[in-house]
Amino acid sequence: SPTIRTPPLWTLNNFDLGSGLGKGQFGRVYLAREKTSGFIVALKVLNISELIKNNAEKQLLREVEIQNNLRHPNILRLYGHFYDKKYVFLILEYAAKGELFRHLRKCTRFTEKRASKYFAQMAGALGYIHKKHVIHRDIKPENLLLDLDDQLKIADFGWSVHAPSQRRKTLCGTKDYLPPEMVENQPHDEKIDLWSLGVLCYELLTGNAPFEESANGRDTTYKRIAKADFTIPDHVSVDARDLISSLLQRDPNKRLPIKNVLNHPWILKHQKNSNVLRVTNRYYCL
Ligand SMILES: COCCOc1ccc2cc1OCC(=O)N(C)CCCNCc1c[nH]c3ncnc(c13)N2
Repeated sequence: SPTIRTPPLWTLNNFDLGSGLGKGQFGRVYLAREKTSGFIVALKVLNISELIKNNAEKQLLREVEIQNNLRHPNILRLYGHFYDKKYVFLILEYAAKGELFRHLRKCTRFTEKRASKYFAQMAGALGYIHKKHVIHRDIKPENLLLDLDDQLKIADFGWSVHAPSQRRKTLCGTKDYLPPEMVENQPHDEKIDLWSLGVLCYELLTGNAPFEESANGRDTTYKRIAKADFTIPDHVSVDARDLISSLLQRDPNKRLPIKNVLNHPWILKHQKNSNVLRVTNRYYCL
């Protein structure tokens, strides 16, 4: 009979807890070491009463089910999970350079070469999950992490669903990345991730989101999103401008399909000389 590998039943006693890595909507993330192997992981600790209060337990179960089946170099691995009376624990791959967001804020904006590298890794991961009919629905810099080799890792699949979906996403956190069809609560499919990819590209190159929640409040942001009303600063190259505009299309069917994103001139021109052995991943701000 085949030896069925039964996964170990993890408990908190299997881990030495390290420093906190940040606080999310339902819990904190800690650095942790598995005692017998010495393997370093990130442990996300979610408060069960918080999850229930926010009616988020189903969403978490979907997240675990989805992320359990994803294997991609730019998707943060979920190795396992366990729970006790009060908490659910997610055993995750550790991304040593933390949130992409912090590096972006430190540099104000990335060079086109650096931005296109992260963007291409993001597009590769999206192409992979779309083939599995999974849509992410929550792409934003704070959910994107960097590992020691400066590889991008998508962290939070909290909002991912199987396409197509009508589920109303309770508007928590930034609205900047919402596409028109979600602002107008229309049915949506994986093309919403293409819009968010356009917003991400804009933000990596300029340091701001194209429909930034301006001082005069949320509804102007929605109006500007609904009209796809944005301007691209002059310092952005023609190729990057073309790519952003082909993703920030009101009509989801007009957005550049993910396979064309990956062979867009802006991606290819920066990739060709990156095949040379990359000696260091150290980056300096502009
Ligand atoms: C339902 O939950 C699904 C899984 O969501 C996450 C898994 C792992 C995460 C973050 C996740 O969600 C977002 C979140 O909690 N924050 C924005 C606060 C903490 C930021 N992490 C910082 C961090 C630094 N090095 C890391 N290596 C691995 N994972 C990390 C981090 N964070």
